[in-house]
Amino acid sequence: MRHETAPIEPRVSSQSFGLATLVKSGICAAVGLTVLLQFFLVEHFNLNSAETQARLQLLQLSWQMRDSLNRVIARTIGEVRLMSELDQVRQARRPEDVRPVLKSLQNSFPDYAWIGIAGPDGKVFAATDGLLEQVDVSMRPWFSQGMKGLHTSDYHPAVLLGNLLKSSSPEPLRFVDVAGPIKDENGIVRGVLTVHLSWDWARRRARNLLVPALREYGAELLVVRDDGVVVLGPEPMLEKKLATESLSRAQRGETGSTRETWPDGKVYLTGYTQTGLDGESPALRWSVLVRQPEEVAMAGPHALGRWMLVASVLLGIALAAIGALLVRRYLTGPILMLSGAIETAVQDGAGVRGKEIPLVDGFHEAQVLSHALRDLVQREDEQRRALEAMNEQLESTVAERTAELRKLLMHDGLTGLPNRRALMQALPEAMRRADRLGKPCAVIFLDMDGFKTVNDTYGHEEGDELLRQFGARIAQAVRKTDMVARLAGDEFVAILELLADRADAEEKAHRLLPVLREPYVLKTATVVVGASIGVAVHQPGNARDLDALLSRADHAMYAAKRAGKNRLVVDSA
Ligand SMILES: Nc1nc2c(ncn2[C@@H]2O[C@H](COP(=O)(O)OP(=O)(O)OP(=O)(O)O)[C@@H](O)[C@H]2O)c(=O)[nH]1
Repeated sequence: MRHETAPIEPRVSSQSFGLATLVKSGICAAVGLTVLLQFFLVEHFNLNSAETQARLQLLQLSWQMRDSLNRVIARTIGEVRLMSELDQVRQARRPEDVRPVLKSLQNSFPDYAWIGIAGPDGKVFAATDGLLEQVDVSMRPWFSQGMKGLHTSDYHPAVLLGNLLKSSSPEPLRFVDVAGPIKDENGIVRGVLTVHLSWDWARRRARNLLVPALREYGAELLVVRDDGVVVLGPEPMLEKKLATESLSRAQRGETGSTRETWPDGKVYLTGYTQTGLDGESPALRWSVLVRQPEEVAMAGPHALGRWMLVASVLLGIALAAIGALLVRRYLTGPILMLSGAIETAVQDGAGVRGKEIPLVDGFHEAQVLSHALRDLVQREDEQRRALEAMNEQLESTVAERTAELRKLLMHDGLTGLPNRRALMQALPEAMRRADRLGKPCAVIFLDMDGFKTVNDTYGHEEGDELLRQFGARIAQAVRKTDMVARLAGDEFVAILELLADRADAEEKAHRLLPVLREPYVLKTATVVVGASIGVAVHQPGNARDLDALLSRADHAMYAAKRAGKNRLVVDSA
């Protein structure tokens, strides 16, 4: 039996999330959160540490520059003090007595641009290379202050020496002067010894400190005079006033580093410190600032952060893709294969057989699911087969019962012979066969003679037995293919077929008379009865009138009765 199966209706919304999508989203979300967290942590610590590192480096540079400045000034002060106490200087009567000493000092430090001795009258007595000798310097601060004691003149342009000295660098001549009094043995001031220190040494030192790598990364070194004027630094700022927070701090004697916006509007990391704090007297107070644009100083860490972000995003995408592949391979793939196999089998309409459920090799749970599903479907398959077998059994039982019922309906219950209904079905077929084969058929109408007497004498049971034996004798006396039916009571009809002619019908009917006349052995008695027989013949080609044929046989039988019973009358039609 074939089960028609309705097509599977979609049971889930097309908008519902697939497992793979869910897992992909989960991985992306997890990776995204990790990336963000990592990004913020790295940015925070990386930038903080990088900034600290950069500021420390700038501060160290400012210290190095400060120490250099301090060292040179201290050395110059020391040498002025030493020279002014030399007998050769104190007791010199002629310039040439002292020039070699001055020259020797200049040779020890080439940045001593000019060394001179001025007399108490304010005129240069002796000087290196004889420059400015006899020139009145009484108005120069180094002279007036030097007469009083050790003095340092801060950064200033060359006034008298500008045209006399040749600078080895393209930068303008700038000096720092150190001067001290020359006293005789009585302590009376006999003149002033001065050293004009070329600013080139500071410029050179700054260049040496700012190695090319640092300059490339925008680091700049500034030395600012106590009045806020930049005496060393980038060209545009040179000899201009500066005002920054770092400068204010340095001028207050603080040292450290800061991040601040400079007058050019840019943000710089700045290391700051001040010279002249180490007790040397008279000290020059210079603020040393080393700055670096914040965007340059932090470019590396920012780039690292960006690369980490890009790398993390790429890693996230790769992880999500790998996750999706694994999910498809080991999770959704097997599940889709299972559901696809079931839907295909169901849509085929033949039901799902256990063998049609594939055993998937995905993750453990999917394998367990496929095994369980196969077992389930196999059991369902077996149950359906059992149900189909039961159905077939039931149908055959019903068919048997129906056949039996039809046989209730078509047979006489007492004799087992076909009944009137069966006769009325069989007779038209016999008439058609007669027409088709060209052989006449006949209806033999038999009515028992004297049956009532048997009934009345021996009872109905014996009457029934007589009816059974009477019917059986008629059936045995005709061909097996000829039909014998009981109409009602003691009336029987036989249909004789394939007759040669009317005479053949009469002859065959006639043979019944002696057969039926034989004694019948009942339970309690043996009786003899006869039969009145009426014969009607259907000739091939005649009208097939069923009722008329039966009626003619019936009339013939009655005619036989009237004629004295136990005889045969053939209808003449
Ligand atoms: N035992 C028995 N009797 C039946 C049955 N059907 C009808 N009869 C009886 O059969 C009898 C038929 O009556 P008739 O044919 O007139 O009686 P008969 O003695 O044969 O009369 P004739 O045909 O003139 O010879 C009646 O007494 C019915 O009661 C049956 O199935 N069993």
